[in-house]
Amino acid sequence: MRVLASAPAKIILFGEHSVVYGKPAIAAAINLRTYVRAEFNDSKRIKIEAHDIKTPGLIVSFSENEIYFESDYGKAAEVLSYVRQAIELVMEEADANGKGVTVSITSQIPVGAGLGSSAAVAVATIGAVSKLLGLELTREEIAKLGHRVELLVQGASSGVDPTISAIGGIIHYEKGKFEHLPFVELPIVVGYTGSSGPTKELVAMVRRTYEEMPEIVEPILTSMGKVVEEAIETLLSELEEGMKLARLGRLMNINHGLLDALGVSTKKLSELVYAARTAGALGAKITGAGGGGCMYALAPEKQSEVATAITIAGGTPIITEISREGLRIEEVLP
Ligand SMILES: Nc1ncnc2c1ncn2[C@@H]1O[C@H](COP(=O)(O)OP(=O)(O)OP(=O)(O)O)[C@@H](O)[C@H]1O
Ligand SMILES: C[C@@](O)(CCO)CC(=O)[O-]
Ligand SMILES: [Mg+2]
Repeated sequence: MRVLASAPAKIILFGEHSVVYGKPAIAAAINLRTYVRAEFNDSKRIKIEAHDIKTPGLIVSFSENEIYFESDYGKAAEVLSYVRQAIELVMEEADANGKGVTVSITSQIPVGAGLGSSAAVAVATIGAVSKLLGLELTREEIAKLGHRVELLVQGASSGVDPTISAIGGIIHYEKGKFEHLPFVELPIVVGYTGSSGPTKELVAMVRRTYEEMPEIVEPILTSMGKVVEEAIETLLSELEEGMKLARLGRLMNINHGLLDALGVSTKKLSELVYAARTAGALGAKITGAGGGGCMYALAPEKQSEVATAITIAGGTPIITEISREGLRIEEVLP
């Protein structure tokens, strides 16, 4: 039997980092996907083929007649830890430890770029392997297992990323619970800096700042929570479309300033954010953990101008759409 599953990337429209401290966030699935194929193999081992990921620590040396490969196995194993934990949790749930399973991954999502590649790979893996093992899990249950994977690997996670990747659409997420917000085709442009920021390290860095200066950081997180509440009200309001987007744009700019205050922006991210605003975006902010990775802009009727401005500022624009669909079982073959 062979199962192919896929799960989408996401953008955090509002509320990254503050969501880890129990504040609300708004997240949307987007049309970039990670595909995971799972099948039984004849060994008693788990085999992972990750086709789109660089394996760190590989050293190649050669003489005239021979090539030598050495690897820092610790680093290589670490990069596969989301997939490994996802498989192990499902094998445990299905009481299937000891079975041979091969998992093969291909992905359209840039890695460590704030677009939820870790959650998408975990959710698609859980989806594919659970189906292979005959476990009937709901999307909510898969989201919860994805959250456990992130907690095991990162040490801290709000769970918003695995939830949006499993569920799809646009959600309001808060303290482990979610509700769908009305689906809207938001005119967004994502700008990729080309560098990555590991979520685990950025969340830990914010935690250290919080512990060092709680009286300063607490009000920043509270303000972020208020910005998100206001954005939820705006999305649910009867405001005319243009006014709605203008208000969301202003709230994005405030959210970006607060994220910058927490120390998760970089020079390149800020350059892309200001380039987008100058080219006519109503708002622009970091999306995801920051420290590199991506920003996004809200740019009705200005998507191509903003994309060009991002390119000129040295970034890579990604014009994408919000995706209604979360985890998808693409194919089940006998
Ligand atoms: N295609 C893939 N195959 C295997 N592992 C992957 C893949 N994509 C992502 N990962 C895992 O996810 C890690 C990156 O996750 P990280 O949380 O740091 O960034 P992100 O999820 O892309 O961004 P963010 O969490 O800010 O949205 C990689 O180092 C790797 O361990
Ligand atoms: C930075 C963070 O808030 C969002 C990453 O997309 C981490 C999390 O919520 O787990
Ligand atoms: Mg992640």
